[in-house]
Amino acid sequence: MRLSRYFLPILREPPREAEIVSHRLMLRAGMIRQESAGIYAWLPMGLRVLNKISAIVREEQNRSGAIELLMPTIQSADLWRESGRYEAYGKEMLRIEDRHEREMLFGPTNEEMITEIFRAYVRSYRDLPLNLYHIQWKFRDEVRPRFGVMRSREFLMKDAYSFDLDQEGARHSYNKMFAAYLRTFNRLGLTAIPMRADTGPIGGDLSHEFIILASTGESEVFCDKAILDLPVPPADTNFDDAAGLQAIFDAYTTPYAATSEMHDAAAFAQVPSERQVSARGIEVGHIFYFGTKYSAPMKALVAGPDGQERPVHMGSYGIGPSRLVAALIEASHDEAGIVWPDAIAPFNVALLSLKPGDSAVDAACETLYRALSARGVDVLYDDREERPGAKFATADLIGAPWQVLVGPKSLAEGKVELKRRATGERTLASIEDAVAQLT
Ligand SMILES: Nc1ncnc2c1ncn2[C@@H]1O[C@H](COS(=O)(=O)NC(=O)[C@@H](N)CS)[C@@H](O)[C@H]1O
Repeated sequence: MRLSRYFLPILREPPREAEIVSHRLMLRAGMIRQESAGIYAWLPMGLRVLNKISAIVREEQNRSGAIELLMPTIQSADLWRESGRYEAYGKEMLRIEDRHEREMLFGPTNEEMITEIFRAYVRSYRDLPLNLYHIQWKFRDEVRPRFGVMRSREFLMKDAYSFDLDQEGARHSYNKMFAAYLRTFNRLGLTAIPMRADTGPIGGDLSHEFIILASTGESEVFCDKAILDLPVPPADTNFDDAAGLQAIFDAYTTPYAATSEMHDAAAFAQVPSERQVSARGIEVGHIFYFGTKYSAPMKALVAGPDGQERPVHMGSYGIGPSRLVAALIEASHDEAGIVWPDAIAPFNVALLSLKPGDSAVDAACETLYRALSARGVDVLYDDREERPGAKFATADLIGAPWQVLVGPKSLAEGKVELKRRATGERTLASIEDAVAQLT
């Protein structure tokens, strides 16, 4: 992408309204724009990151055997009356009336709707286990949306829902998602700690939040440092191996880890003091087992091997891709701006022409731009008529993992300069070597 033809509304001044660094940087780097309280437009560069995060979430859901579909954002109130949550959900629910005066709502979550879809088609235990998921916009009328997209009113969520014949099967489904979440956050360059959690309006009696440690996190967390050294389930994890997945769950839930709601100070005191971690964290995922809470009232029944009909055992599993954009910045930035992990960087390379109009520099930039793009590298080519200093500042702000600086002096020696954003390390290389190194 040539920056002179892109749409990247960088802000010169840090925005006053932003209280945390990710909100400040996302506004300054032209990633989002607030349209109303807690409701944002995702500008081109922010959307690139959001889509890359969603792609990794999708890959790991699919690897675990979950099947993607897409449910609507607008739901019927009658559906929520069946589960009894329509009144109970409270003021966070955005209630709408259509032109025929039908009561509708903007979905804050989809347990009722997925249960309705399931019961319409599935009657036999032979069709189980089943995990259906989507990545869809939600609306929760938060009384005090804040911190930009970290706690917004409209936000993107991956929500998966599992269906099993009994609690034992549901436990296996829960553990599949548990392992998939560990893999997902690891691939995003994050260390997410699973913590016993409260079940809240979703319900049920088994729930874990996945928290990443960040000083501006809203959650207060306490954990045994040992949890941070545990291995992440490998790409060839056998998701049909219930015992293997239970072992992963046990390994990650034996060391002490809890949010303040579930904190047991006496138990925490048993952790050797040098391993006690108390910090602030950001909840980036939350998984629940809630048995027949929705399938019983909504009559989502299957016939078991004995021919007896029974309500299915369910769980739901959420990840917040839009919150993750902000969480990643909280976890990875410096005083110059964002430092994107390679896996989800909006552009892998920022190519900076330090003297536009100089024929040798222009030619070298064109060669690099075409060669890298041809190899599938996402390049943002800063071809603007701007001083080098302004280009350095923009590249550092938007956080591409690599910068390639093309200037007349080094070019005269057949070299361009590579800078690794995260470390600041600089090396000189020929154009060919630079292309090889960045591919
Ligand atoms: N207001 C919000 N802004 C941004 N992300 C949010 C917001 N509320 C929740 N999330 C994200 O969505 C994830 C799941 O939300 S949740 O309420 O915990 N779980 C559910 O809604 C269940 N239906 C799981 S499918 C959270 O872990 C968080 O990452």
